[in-house]
Amino acid sequence: MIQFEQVGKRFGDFVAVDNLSLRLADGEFTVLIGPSGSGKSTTLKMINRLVEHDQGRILFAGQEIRSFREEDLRRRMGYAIQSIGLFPHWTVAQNIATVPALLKWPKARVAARVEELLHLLGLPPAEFSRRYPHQLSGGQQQRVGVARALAADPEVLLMDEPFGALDPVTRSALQTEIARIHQVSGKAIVLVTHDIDEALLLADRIVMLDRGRVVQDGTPRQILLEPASDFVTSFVGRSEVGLKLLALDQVASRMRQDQHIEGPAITGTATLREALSALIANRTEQLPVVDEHGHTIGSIHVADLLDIAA
Ligand SMILES: Nc1ncnc2c1ncn2[C@@H]1O[C@H](COP(=O)(O)OP(=O)(O)OP(=O)(O)O)[C@@H](O)[C@H]1O
Repeated sequence: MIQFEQVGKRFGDFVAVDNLSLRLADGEFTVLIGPSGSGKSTTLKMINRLVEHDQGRILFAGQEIRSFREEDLRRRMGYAIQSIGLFPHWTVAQNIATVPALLKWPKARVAARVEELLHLLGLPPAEFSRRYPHQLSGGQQQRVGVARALAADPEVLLMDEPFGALDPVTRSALQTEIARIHQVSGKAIVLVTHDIDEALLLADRIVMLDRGRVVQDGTPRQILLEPASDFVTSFVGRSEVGLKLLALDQVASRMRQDQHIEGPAITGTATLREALSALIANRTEQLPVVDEHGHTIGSIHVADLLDIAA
């Protein structure tokens, strides 16, 4: 879907991106991660030509991105950024409708799409569609930014720290939403963050950058279990690898289906890390596991968590 072939970008004498080769597959959730100044945003912006690369080739759907008209390219790629960039004198509905309106969709189709997206992002239309950006909280503004990026059903969603500067609760709710949107839409998403937990939670694939170069490109499990260098190990947080591995899997994947026990329960969709926490908090070695209706579906034991690195 998107392919970088030995791509480079300089700002004056400074090399921001150096000889980058990457292939991002259809439907894949890719997270670009690395310290400040490592070239993440520059890499992302080269995809929709907000920044022009000056070496190598970038292909989208098999064609060099320079062969597209910029506006055609950008309409096929949703773009959401931390600073949001909503139009202040437009209502929420008008903001979300920006690209559909440019594409001259019929009014009824635009209205239906805006309503659908407001529902999808947990903003009831009756309450929110006529508000202006200054009448929204930061988290609500970010949701509108994501809805706007999704509006014209783009083939790719590019997101630059879309959940930055949010409180942990709102951030976690938006992360869950974007994971769900990815699951139901099957769209390719490229997200920039410097938060390793966000990367591990969302990514099919993590591309870690340092000083404009890829230092590792792999699944969350590979990044945790087979770090390519000390840089990767320390970025991941050396002492927390076990807990981060536990956070990658759900309780249902490890539970004992045949055993039904009594006690405070945990849901099958909780992570194994949450299960460990619940086991400790309840001072027990095993917990019943329930489905979303509260029906017992099995049990999870401390021992089930120990072979997670296998
Ligand atoms: N327009 C520009 N002119 C000059 N230098 C730039 C420009 N844009 C980016 N840079 C430099 O290129 C390097 C990479 O920047 P980039 O924004 O891609 O980093 P980043 O990994 O996204 O960082 P952060 O996490 O801080 O946003 C930085 O050192 C930055 O100062």
